[in-house]
Amino acid sequence: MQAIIEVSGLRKRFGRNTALDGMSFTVLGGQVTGFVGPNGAGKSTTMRVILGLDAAEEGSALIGGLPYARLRRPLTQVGALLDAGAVQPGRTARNHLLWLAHSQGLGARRVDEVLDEVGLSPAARRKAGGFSLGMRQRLGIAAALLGDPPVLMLDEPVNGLDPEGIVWMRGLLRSLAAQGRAVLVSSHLMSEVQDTADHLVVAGRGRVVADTSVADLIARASRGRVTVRTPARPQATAVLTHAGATAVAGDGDTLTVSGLAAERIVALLNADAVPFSEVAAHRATLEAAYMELTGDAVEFREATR
Ligand SMILES: Nc1ncnc2c1ncn2[C@@H]1O[C@H](COP(=O)(O)OP(=O)(O)OP(=O)(O)O)[C@@H](O)[C@H]1O
Repeated sequence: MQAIIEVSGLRKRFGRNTALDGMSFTVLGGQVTGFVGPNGAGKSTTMRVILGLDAAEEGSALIGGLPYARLRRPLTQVGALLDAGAVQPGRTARNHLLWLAHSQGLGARRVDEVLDEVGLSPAARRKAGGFSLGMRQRLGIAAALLGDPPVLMLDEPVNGLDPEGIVWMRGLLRSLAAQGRAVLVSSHLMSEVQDTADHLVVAGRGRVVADTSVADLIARASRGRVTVRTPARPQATAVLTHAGATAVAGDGDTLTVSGLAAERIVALLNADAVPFSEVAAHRATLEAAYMELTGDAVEFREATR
């Protein structure tokens, strides 16, 4: 099966609340795709629709070209971690996985392999009810990996993990993508996915507000803004606006200039002998770029409360 998720024009309402409003994106194999957006953006609902747990009113969600309901032995096609709490507390980790494995014609050897892969072998015979959230996350990942699927979907997988667990999770996701799998990872925090994801799908208000590489998102947010530090702000402003730029006074002796490249600004200031100590192309942080993209969606939610 091809490692790909295709989501197209999903719409879904819960009562008067629009959860999905034309959600569309594609998740390709061989990379980690971060699915980010503020709380309520529709990430979990999208994942539930992809897995056939919720029905959309419009649109389609395909895994390897087929809707979930038409997948044969689904565990071998897609692995998912949605709610790490969803285990029978009285069952041991190993029995939980054995039960899942048997339902899909998989053997005990595979269960022991995945327990090892997620570092749970020492706790394999302990009851899952006594597990920490981090251990439950690992058990959830083990379940997702059981059928060795080409597509993986993980909802907030680092939730509850300690720093060591987070590093482990990042490494695991990267290695799964390196094996050619399509890996979709959601988070409401950009900081949780920015070091792991190759590609970003940014959601807000039930739709995609950006579908981009990490590098392009930073470039887009910082486009055309240059910080100029000068003891002669009025003079610099006059020269630069005359050349067609917009200059806004910032902190101290800085100007934020848009509409001209840094090299051109230097040339213009030099030509008119305007003193300056620094001309720096603005480089937005990924967090700032994310806030800029999703700010509307957050405000919208606050306003409707
Ligand atoms: N079962 C439900 N019943 C009613 N409303 C729901 C239900 N599930 C989701 N919603 C609503 O749909 C919208 C999208 O929610 P969803 O959980 O998909 O967002 P999310 O991006 O995953 O957010 P979070 O990061 O908080 O999980 C929200 O407004 C939410 O309140």
